[in-house]
Amino acid sequence: MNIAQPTFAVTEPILLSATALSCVKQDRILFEQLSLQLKPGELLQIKGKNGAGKSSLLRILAGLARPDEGELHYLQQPLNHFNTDYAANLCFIGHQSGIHEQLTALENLQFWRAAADLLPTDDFALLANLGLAGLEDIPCKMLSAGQQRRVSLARLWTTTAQIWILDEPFTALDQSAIAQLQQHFIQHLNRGGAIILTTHQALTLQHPALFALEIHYRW
Ligand SMILES: Nc1ncnc2c1ncn2[C@@H]1O[C@H](COP(=O)(O)OP(=O)(O)OP(=O)(O)O)[C@@H](O)[C@H]1O
Repeated sequence: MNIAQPTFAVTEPILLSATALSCVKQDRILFEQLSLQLKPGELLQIKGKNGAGKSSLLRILAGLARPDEGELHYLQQPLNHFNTDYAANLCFIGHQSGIHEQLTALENLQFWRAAADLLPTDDFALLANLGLAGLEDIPCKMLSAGQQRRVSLARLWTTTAQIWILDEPFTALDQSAIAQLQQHFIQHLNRGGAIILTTHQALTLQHPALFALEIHYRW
């Protein structure tokens, strides 16, 4: 797949930092005093058991939820309010696939392109590369779970965002799609991109800047 992907400036040493975050849900402290940093070229895997608070943390890091305590900074600027620069440089794909099931795969791509700064691509070629040849024009509700996930992840081949925050991106994918996605992660990291993700599967990609942070389940 030949899409001219952006190369990111790596002059800023720290893209995103979180300091002393805490999150409480249903009177349970999911985490507290949690701090992290994300630099260009790094992949940070958030680990933890079911219910530990991984998705809650990702939503906070993506600016979709507020921490109960703590601070976030993007390029050393506090993220107290909605920040258009951060939003433009972020691709968040949540646990749900985020696709419109009534729309076709092509229409979903067109919708995302209208809503965000996506690279111009040959969408037929992109979808074919993701194993969706012949399925471009049918409503996504007719696709399998793995095919829907592939449509959702197509954004990662067209986004110009440097920071990717991905909640369980491998869910429902078969082994070849997982390998393809991990290869794409490596290319993104090598261009100066950065990734935070959760997965219950072992990451098999080889890269020198892989880090992990575990949230320990608390009662
Ligand atoms: N909006 C909400 N309101 C109330 N409780 C919530 C809300 N969202 C999450 N929780 C609770 O917070 C806890 C952590 O949920 P979260 O989805 O962050 O866990 P997780 O580590 O991502 O789990 P999993 O591995 O199963 O996806 C759970 O006990 C959940 O019930």
